Amino acid sequence: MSKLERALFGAARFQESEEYREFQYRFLILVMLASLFFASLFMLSALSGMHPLPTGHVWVLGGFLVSTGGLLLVLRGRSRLYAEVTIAFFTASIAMFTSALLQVPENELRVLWFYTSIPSAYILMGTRFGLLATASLVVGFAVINPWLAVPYSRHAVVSGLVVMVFLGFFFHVHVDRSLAYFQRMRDSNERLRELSQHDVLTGVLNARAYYEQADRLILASRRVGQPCSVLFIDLDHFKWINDSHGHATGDVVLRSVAERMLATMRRSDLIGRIGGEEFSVLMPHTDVAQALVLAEKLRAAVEALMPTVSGRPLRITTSIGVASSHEGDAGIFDVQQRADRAMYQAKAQGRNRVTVFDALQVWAQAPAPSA
Ligand SMILES: Nc1nc2c(ncn2[C@@H]2O[C@H](COP(=O)(O)OP(=O)(O)OP(=O)(O)O)[C@@H](O)[C@H]2O)c(=O)[nH]1
Repeated sequence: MSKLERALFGAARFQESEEYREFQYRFLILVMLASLFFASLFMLSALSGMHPLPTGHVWVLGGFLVSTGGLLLVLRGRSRLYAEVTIAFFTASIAMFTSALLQVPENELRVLWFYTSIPSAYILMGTRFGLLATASLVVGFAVINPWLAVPYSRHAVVSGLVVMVFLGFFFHVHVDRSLAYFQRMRDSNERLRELSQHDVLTGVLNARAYYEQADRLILASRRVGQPCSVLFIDLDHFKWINDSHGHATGDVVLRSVAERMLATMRRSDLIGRIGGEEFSVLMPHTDVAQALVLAEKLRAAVEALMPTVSGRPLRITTSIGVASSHEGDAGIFDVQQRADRAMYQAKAQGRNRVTVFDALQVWAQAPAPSA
């Protein structure tokens, strides 16, 4: 955001999916600034005697300047008050236009101010509010005209009302289409984002999305002094399943294993497919003892799956390595590396089991530091 943008629009933040709302927010600020500018010019020229106005209307102009300035200050940076501010600004504008209609009869074209409200109502608040505003202006103008000091002729009123209806119709169609287009764009962006983050075969997170989200969760847990645990899950003898039953069966097995694991874990846990038959699970706020319990639950759930393959139940087993986060970990890769080593220990010890990363054992295997 440039300095000028920050000065104009404050520090309001919008999500990518709120692009249209951001446009409305900025448009409202610009309309308010333009209104303040022109109302100030009218006020200055009235006060300096260049363009005298009735005192009653000068007071209304002053009220409009103060209320619009106040609303602008309220809105900048507080985008959540957008609807309230828009309605208040709209009401202040209509009050000022009505005052001009009633108190400044020498300006025959003052009725044009009402026409500016129709596009604003549609653009700032959408089609329902636009329709309501157009209908109110049409009825309001027809009702108020006979009460004016110098009423508009019947021809002028009919032309004025027809133009209001046309203006409302054009903006209704345009804003309705634009909003539908934005909605479609938002939905398709959402779908693309989903596709780019998920593994096509199993539907769980793909490796990139998993590592990104896991890193964020690990950092968040560290900030509140909580441990995280990671399970490295590898299907046993998966090559044999592919070789004996075909790749398509292997795919079905991978899908049902992922589905079963998802159904077994907590919703706050994260699962990703990080390799062909490898999954990683991140459990926030979970120490190693709690992680062991879930790992054992997952191992047993997959073993109990027993999908029917070629008319027979097929036993699928997994080897799971467990590790917890440490103070010095830079992110998910450090924890996962330890879980990976634990998983290899599970494989070495006969598969279909859960093994916790044992630092002492790993140190024992490492070459002794030279004296
Ligand atoms: N059907 C299917 N197979 C896959 C997919 N991705 C990887 N694989 C297969 O997974 C198998 C992994 O085999 P290995 O790494 O030898 O491991 P394993 O046979 O499970 O043996 P252990 O891990 O030692 O128990 C390979 O045959 C890969 O072709 C996939 O998306 N679908």
